[in-house]
Amino acid sequence: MKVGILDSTLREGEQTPGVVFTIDQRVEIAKALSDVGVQMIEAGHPAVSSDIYEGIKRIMKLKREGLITSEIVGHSRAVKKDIEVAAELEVDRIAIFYGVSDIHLKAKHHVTREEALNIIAETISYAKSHGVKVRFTAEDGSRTDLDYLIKVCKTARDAGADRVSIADTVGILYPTKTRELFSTLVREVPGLEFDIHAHNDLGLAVANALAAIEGGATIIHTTVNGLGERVGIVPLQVIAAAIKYHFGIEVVKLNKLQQLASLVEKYSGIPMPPNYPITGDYAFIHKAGIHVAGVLNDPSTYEFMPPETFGRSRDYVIDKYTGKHALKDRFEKLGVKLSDVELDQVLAKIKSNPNVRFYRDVDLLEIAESVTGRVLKPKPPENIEALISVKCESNVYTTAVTRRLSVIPGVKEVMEISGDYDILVKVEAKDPNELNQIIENIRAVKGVSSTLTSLVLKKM
Ligand SMILES: CC(=O)SCCNC(=O)CCNC(=O)[C@H](O)C(C)(C)COP(=O)(O)OP(=O)(O)OC[C@H]1O[C@@H](n2cnc3c(N)ncnc32)[C@H](O)[C@@H]1OP(=O)(O)O
Ligand SMILES: O=C(O)CCC(=O)C(=O)O
Ligand SMILES: [Mg+2]
Repeated sequence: MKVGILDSTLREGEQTPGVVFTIDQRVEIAKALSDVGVQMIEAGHPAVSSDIYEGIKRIMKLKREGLITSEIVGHSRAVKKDIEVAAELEVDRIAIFYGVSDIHLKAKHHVTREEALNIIAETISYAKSHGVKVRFTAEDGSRTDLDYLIKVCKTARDAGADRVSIADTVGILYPTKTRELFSTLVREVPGLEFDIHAHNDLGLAVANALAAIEGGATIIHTTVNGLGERVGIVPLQVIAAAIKYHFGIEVVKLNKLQQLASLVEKYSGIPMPPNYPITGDYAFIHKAGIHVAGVLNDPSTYEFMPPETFGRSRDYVIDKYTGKHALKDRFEKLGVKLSDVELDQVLAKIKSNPNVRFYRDVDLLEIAESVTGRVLKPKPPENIEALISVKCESNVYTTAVTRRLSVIPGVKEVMEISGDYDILVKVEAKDPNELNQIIENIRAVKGVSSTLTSLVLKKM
C-alpha cells in the first residue's frame, strides 16, 4: 500500500471564511509542513492575488535552498493565463481544475461534455509544454457520470497528467461508494495515480479518504485542523493518526503535529475545539472514574495510541464523575496520604457538589483538610493575590482563550473585559515562585500575546 499527503492549508485552508495568511505566515506554514514530512504542499493559486504569488515565490526559494523538501504544487484554472503565472514561479507541479459534472459543465462552464474534454486536453498539454508535472482535478468528480469521469481521466492522462484528483467538492460521498469509485478508476485508467480531495460536509471526509486508500488512491488531500471551504476537508492530524493505526504507515512525523496544529490555529484565527481529535486540549484527558481507574492500570484501556506518539501527554480531570482510584492517585501525586475512609469522605463531598466543573489540586486539598481535620498544606500569611491583565492575539476568539485560562491551577476567576486588555485573571499563589509559574502558564496559553500583572496590596 502506497499513500502520501498533499496538504492544502495554504490553498483550500485559506478558502475558510475569515482566514487570510500573510506572506510570512505562508512561508512559515510551508516550512512547518515540509518539516512534518508531507509529500506535497499545495501552496496556493498564484493568479488569485499578488500575496499568494509572492508567497509561492518565497516558498520556491526555500525549496531551491533545500530548506523545504516537499513537492510544491500551484493551483490553476483551465486557462492559459493561470498556467503561465504558475509556470513562471517554477513550481514542481501545476494542478489544473475543471468542474466535470453535468451541473458544473452547464451552470459554470457553459460547454458540452466533448468541449470540456478538449479544454482539459489543451490546457494540460499547454502546462506540460512548460516542463512541469501536471495533476488534473476533476472538480465535482463525485457527482460526475462514471463513464464520463473515466473519459476525463483518460483524456488527462493522454494529455500528459500523471495524477488526477477526484474531488468530492460538495462532500456527499460515503465510504463504500468511495472505495468502489477509486478501484474502478484505478482498474479502468492504468498509467495514472489518483488523489482524493474529500470535503467534510457530512462529517465523512476522513472515512472517505481511508476508503479511497483502500480503493487505490495514493495521495490524500488535507488541511491542518481541517480548514477549507464551508466546513473544510480532511484534517491532516486525524488522517495521519488513522493511517498509522489502520494501515501501520507513518505518513508524516506524528510527534510534530501538535505544534503544527497550534501554528495554524494561531495564524488562521479559527480556534480548535478542546474535543478535537488528536490535537484538541482534551484528546488525551480522561474523566469518568471507571476510565481513569482503567487508564491508571493500563492506558490502552481507553487510548488507541499513546499520547506520546503525538508529542502529547495524558491526564485526567476530577469532578462528580470521579472515583476513588483517581482520587487516590491524585492525592499521592500531591504527596498526601489518605486512608480509604478519608478518601470515601472526600469523594462523597465531591459528589455532593455536582455542578463543579473542575476540582483543582487546591480545592481537593481543602476538602481533604475539612474531612481529616489535618493541615495538609501550609497556609502562609504571605499568600499572594494578583490580577493579571491578558491581551489576546488579534485574530483569536477571546472566549476560547478565557476557557483555557480558567483551568490553569492557581487561577481563581477569569473575566472578559473592555479596554486595552481583553481578559482579567484573578490568581492566588502561595509564594512568588508559584506566582511566577502561574504567569508563565498563562503566557504559554495559545492566543495570549501579552500580560500585565498587578499585585493586590490591600482589600477593603
Ligand atoms: C472547488 C474549489 O475550491 S476550486 C478552487 C476555487 N478557487 C478560487 O475560486 C480561487 C479564488 N478565485 C478568484 O480569485 C477569482 O474567482 C478568479 C481570479 C479565479 C476569477 O475571477 P473572475 O475572473 O473575476 O471570475 P469569477 O470568480 O467571478 O467567476 C469565475 C469565472 O471563472 C470560470 N471558471 C471557473 N472555474 C474554472 C476553471 N476551472 N477553469 C476555467 N474557468 C473557470 C467561470 O466559468 C467564470 O467565468 P466567466 O467570468 O466567463 O463567467
Ligand atoms: O484541486 C483539487 O484537487 C480540489 C479542488 C477543490 O478544492 C474541490 O473541488 O473541492
Ligand atoms: Mg475543495
